[in-house]
Amino acid sequence: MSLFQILFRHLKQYPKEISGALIAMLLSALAVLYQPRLLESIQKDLLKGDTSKVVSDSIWIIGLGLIAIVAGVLNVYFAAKLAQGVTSDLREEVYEKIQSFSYANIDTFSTGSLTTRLISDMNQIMNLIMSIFMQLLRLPIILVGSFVLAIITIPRFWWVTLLVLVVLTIVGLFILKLANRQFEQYQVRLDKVANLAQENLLGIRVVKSFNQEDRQVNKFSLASDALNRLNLNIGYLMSAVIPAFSIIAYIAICAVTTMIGLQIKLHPTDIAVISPYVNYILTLLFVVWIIGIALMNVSRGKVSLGRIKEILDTKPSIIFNEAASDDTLSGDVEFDDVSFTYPGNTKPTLQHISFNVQAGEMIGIVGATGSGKSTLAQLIARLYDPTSGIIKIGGSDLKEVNERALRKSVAFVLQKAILFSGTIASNLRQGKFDASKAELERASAIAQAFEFVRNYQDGFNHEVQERSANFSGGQKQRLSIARGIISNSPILILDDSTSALDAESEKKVQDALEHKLTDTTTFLIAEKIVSVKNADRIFVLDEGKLVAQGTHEELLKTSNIYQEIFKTQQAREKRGEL
Ligand SMILES: Nc1ncnc2c1ncn2[C@@H]1O[C@H](COP(=O)(O)OP(=O)(O)OP(=O)(O)O)[C@@H](O)[C@H]1O
Repeated sequence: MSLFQILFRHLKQYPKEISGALIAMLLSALAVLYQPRLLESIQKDLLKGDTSKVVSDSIWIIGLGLIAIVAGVLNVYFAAKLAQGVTSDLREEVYEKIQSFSYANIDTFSTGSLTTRLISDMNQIMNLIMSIFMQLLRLPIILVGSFVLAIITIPRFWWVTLLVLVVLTIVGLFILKLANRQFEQYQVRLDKVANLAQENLLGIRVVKSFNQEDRQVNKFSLASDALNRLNLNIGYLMSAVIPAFSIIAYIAICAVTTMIGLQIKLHPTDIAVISPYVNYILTLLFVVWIIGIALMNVSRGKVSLGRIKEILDTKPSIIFNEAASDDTLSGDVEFDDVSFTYPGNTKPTLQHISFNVQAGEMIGIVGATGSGKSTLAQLIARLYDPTSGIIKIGGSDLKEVNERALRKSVAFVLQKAILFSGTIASNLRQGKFDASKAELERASAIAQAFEFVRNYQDGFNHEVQERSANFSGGQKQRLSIARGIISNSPILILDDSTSALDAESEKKVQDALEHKLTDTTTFLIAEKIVSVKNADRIFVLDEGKLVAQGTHEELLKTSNIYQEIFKTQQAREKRGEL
């Protein structure tokens, strides 16, 4: 898809706005161009002593001025409506596309870059559309019109008019080149200020707890001052443009006036053309400059459109088989010689993993940090595809299943508990959109969340603020476990999801999972062995390999690595470190 097609597909949805903007733009351009012609006619009539048309011509000049104003306002109205509509449609299209991305796609772009593209690049595209429909078609008409009319006004000095246009264009291009370089730097420095502000505000608790306010303020001030200096430089450059252009224009005007003065006896009516000529030359001056600014917007908009195109052209790295049935799969999970390497990494994170898990089993997964536990869990939910090997759920190869079937079958509670602004109920219902009150209560009881939810006067309707700032780490974890449980999926994965719970609550959650979700295949990933001691089987991962599996008792006898981890953890527990 070309850059033009990206815009055209959305632009064609707005025929009324496009025609409105174009007609208004044409009207305002013609009105502006025709005014000096009328002025010239009045002056010529006055010189001849003919006053019959002065009043009507004057009324026409004012009328054209009014038409230009109304057409200008209508042009802005239609262009703004068009630009906002198209940008908003495009933003939704891009947002929808991002939703179809796999984890691997998002890793490739980074979330920061996707956010900038959705906001800042979209603004540039909005400016581009505004520029096209307010300026780019109007300006060439005025440019050519004022140039031709200036020549028609005094044909024998055509070469002066041409010279003015050439010099203005050269000076304009030179200044634009300087400005473009500054604008590129401006965008980079603006990104830096925005990133610093975002990083600082998101990590405000860390900043405060480590008493880093002064350091952060200094860092921010440096970036902000640099942006300010560049802004001032751009300001100085821009403030020099109009005086520089004026000098060029006035040199030409003075030259023409002097030459007319010298030959006034030969051409007495030339006195009437001075004022329209001045008018056209000044119009030429402004038009050349505004064309420069519009072109700058176009080149910036083109860069942004390119960045949006990258998103739209990206194929989701995981494609589901939508033709397959969307019935819920059963809870059997099979890994057959599965290996996985993250995109961009050279070293594999998982190597030759094979296992069979029966529906209803509770599997604990332990291993040192970085051994690949979370990665293994993400493969079960098909957040990534394995580099080699086959993963089956309910007997079906994951590459052959329907996405809805998979999402219904696997509930994933992430390591980092994330809630969305809304209410507790709206968050839990992300797991099951039509969950009844009884289902909310059951899931939150299993996750040990019901106790604190019940204490709120508004219960499940209690507000979740932005970034769930009004909940503790443990409360957030309990609610996200409840969100995972509520869907009653045959497979439930808890990725270190009880780490912020006290030992007693953690035990209660595990007991409830064991006794109340007996039909559910549960994968419990944990740092501490005690957290998975009661699992039917425990998988031990070491540097991406499945080095042992069995019950707690079996592993204590058969696996050296397991014994080692267990002993180290017991010693740390005694020292109060765990
Ligand atoms: N998105 C990613 N891109 C590249 N490498 C990654 C990515 N996520 C994880 N890794 C790497 O893969 C390895 C395994 O990570 P993983 O999160 O699966 O380990 P883990 O056993 O769950 O660790 P922890 O117990 O600390 O959560 C690590 O070396 C990590 O750096």
